[in-house]
Amino acid sequence: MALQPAALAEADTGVESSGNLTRLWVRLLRSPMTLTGLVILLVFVVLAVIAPWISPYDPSAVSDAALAPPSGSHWLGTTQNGQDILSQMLYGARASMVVGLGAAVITTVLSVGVGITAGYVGGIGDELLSLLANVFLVLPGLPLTIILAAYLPHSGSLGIILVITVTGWAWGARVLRAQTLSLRKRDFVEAARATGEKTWRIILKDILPNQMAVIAASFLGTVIFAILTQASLAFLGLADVTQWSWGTILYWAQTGSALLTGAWWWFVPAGLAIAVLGTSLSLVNFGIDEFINPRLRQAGIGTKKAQRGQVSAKRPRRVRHQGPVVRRPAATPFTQDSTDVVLDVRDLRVEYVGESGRTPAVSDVSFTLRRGEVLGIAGESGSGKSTLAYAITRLHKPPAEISRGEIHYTKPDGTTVDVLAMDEDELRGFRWEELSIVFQSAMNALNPILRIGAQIEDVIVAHRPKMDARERAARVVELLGIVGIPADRANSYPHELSGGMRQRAMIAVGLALDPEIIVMDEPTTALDVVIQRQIIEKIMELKDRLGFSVVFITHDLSLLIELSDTIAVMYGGKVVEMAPADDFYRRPQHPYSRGLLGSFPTLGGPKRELTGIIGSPPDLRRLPSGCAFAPRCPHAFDACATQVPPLLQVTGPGGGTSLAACLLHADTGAGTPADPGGPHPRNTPNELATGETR
Ligand SMILES: Nc1ncnc2c1ncn2[C@@H]1O[C@H](COP(=O)(O)OP(=O)(O)OP(=O)(O)O)[C@@H](O)[C@H]1O
Repeated sequence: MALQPAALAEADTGVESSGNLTRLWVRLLRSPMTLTGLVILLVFVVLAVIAPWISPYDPSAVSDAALAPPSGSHWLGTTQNGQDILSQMLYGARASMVVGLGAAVITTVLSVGVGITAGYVGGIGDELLSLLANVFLVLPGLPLTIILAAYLPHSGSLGIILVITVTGWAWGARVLRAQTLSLRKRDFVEAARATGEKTWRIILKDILPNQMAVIAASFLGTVIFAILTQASLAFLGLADVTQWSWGTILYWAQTGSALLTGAWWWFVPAGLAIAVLGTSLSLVNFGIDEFINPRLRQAGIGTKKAQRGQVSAKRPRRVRHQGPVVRRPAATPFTQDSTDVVLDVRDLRVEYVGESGRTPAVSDVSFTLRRGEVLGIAGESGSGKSTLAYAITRLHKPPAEISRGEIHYTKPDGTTVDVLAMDEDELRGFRWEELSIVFQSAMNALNPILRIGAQIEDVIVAHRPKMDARERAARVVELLGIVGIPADRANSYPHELSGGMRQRAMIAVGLALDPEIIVMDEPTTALDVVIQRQIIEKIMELKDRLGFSVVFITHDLSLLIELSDTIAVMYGGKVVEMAPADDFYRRPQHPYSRGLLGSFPTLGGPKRELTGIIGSPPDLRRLPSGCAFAPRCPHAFDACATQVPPLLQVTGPGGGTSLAACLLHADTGAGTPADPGGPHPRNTPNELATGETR
């Protein structure tokens, strides 16, 4: 693949390189709150580490200076045995920090492991792990802590860490499981799965980073909770009171009646140290929220700088882009007599299996997609379009089940593979390398905390692990150029892009591996018409240039007619008409197609009244016998209520060839104009076949 050194050199693809990480750290440290918190924390850690070297006295050594207030020789005063409180505080910091950090690390690892595994894996694994967490959750924490501590009084810090872990992990696991459950269903995770990323990568790159704020809060909360628990247990005499910690200082102060004798210096330093440490952890936590959430980070919410910076005179750095490198030769334009089939779907049936039975969402669907062809799928909501799209990509999930049919994919070298027989590994290769998907809503399908460049690169990493970082970066730049996004936008987060740009980014993800087929499920929904047109023009330009085939789903019939080479109309899970787009528009052969066309404004020409279709789409669980459209059809006759019409070839008098599933054509024989004097009391096939769209 040809690289573009200039573009590569100038564009940062958004992958979190070491330079970027350094920048993130610098940004984190620039927040005054975080900086204050980190400095305080660092001071405590350093004091704890160097305590043996800087303590002026042995913390347990007694002296004659009993209950001496702070002075030059004892900066924090002495206990009633003349022990130096500063030395006890320094040694105590060690025990408190070990307990706090130790308990937080173990508890967080356990919570993250159990919570994320249960939430992501689901099924029996989730049930067992959730049951375990629930058992620990219903145990009353305080009594359990006291009982466990009472049995482990001499185990020192390790005992306390154990107690805190046992009583604390379940809450975090519960929260993280709930978060994972909701993230698992998010479009960007589905999209990552669809691109063939491995489970562990999805967990590490999509699930875990999106929960970092919760994990960090839980970690820091556990540190302070552990220190407080240790202090409380020690204060109650349930810890090893011979080991110096801030808690044992409080215990001895309380036993020595420090409060009653007015020896404030005995208990205030320990209490203050706990409070200050807690505050520093909260400050760090605020900073981490901003650090993790790119929206907060860039908004700098609440900072004066952000308010001042609402208007910036600075112009963004322009990145020169030398134009895309296209690897495919320019495609041969698609023609209706092409026989180069890339996807062949035969008698496909997809059912949703529920307690009340099987719902056939797609029935007996057959079609061929030819190289370079755009197949548009039309139909009202619930007609089975998305179910069909997901089934051909094998991305359908239970309760959807392919119960019948065949799907064959033919590679450019002529080899044909059975898509339904593919195992998981083969599917991973098939999806995105051969067939990719552009999902409906780009905002949901993009990971909010990853830069656009990194998300495109993820797909490449998943499929081309051996490609080196430079080549990958060049490919990202190339793809952005192909879809018309400036290369420096690789560094942007999804929320920083307009809706149109996000959708283009999704198209870039879809194109990342040069697939032969792209399935687009309503790729421009939620975009305004101007942007919609730009995106569609881009897709068509790319299709002509790169030569892929498209399965295009949209509710917008005028758009579909404009873009598609062939249109398949679905009703009640079946294809009821399939025709070249022009024939479909000029000579629709099925009453439902006519109804659909009558519900949309024309693409040009004189104004006409929109008629619509009476009634609602059928309930797929209770499809009427015979033709599913009969109850709404203005041309229905008796046989329509009992006979299921086959999809037959129809040639209209005005020319063109369509397939239509309508008894108005069936009784006349395929390809033959209908007999006007036929058995239809209300209308004639000729009226249908000859009627140009009004
Ligand atoms: N998980 C499910 N369980 C049961 N039935 C389902 C499920 N998902 C979809 N269906 C049913 O399958 C049928 C086809 O749905 P599908 O989403 O494929 O239609 P569609 O034409 O794509 O609709 P839309 O245009 O609104 O997306 C609908 O009747 C729907 O109720």
